Amino acid sequence: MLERLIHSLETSPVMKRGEYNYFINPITDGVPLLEPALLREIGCAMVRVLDLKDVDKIVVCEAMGIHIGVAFSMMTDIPLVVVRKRSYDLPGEVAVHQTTGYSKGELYLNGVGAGDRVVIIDDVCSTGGTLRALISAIEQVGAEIADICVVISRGDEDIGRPLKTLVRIEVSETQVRVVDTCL
Ligand SMILES: O=P(O)(O)OC[C@H]1O[C@H](OP(=O)(O)OP(=O)(O)O)[C@H](O)[C@@H]1O
Ligand code: HPA
Repeated sequence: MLERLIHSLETSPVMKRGEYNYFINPITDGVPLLEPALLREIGCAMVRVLDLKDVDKIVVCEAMGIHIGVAFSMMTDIPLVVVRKRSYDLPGEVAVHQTTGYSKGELYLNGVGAGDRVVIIDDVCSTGGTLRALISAIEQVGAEIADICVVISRGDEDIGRPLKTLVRIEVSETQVRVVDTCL
């Protein structure tokens, strides 16, 4: 399992974004091309790894959590909430600050409320800034987080909660190395 993901990572180009070594991969960028079989492989792995007991919503972040969330939602029949990078000014919307290794911005959560039990999924965790922001927003509305899973982890993130990861990688200036897998 995860052979397609591992191959895609080991052949990912790396570019500089400031000082940050940014790998370019179909799952994290949609570039150059996202194969359905790769998306299916990831969806199946997440179904095996995540605790879905009594979960009523999947939470992902715009943009590169969306395709993973859609695949996962269609496989599990659990509804999907997309945390957006622009405000809708709806009643109950929660805004949180997001800082990543190369950017800063605001995230806006709608559609999750007190009593909901959710899982968070995302493409990659690097500094953990995005996951920390998502956790904060979900806690502010009084929902419960059942589990968190990312496809790829790089770095020594601390998000203050257990984090499940399909594949752990190291990124140098020129290449990606897969150092661990969960399955
Ligand atoms: O652990 P972190 O340092 O927070 O990095 C991980 C986040 O960075 C990327 O999102 P980004 O905000 O760049 O937007 P994108 O999904 O639109 O590419 C990625 O999709 C993760 O959500
Ligand atoms: O190196 C990266 N590549 C793609 N997406 C990312 N999100 C955080 N870091 C990265």
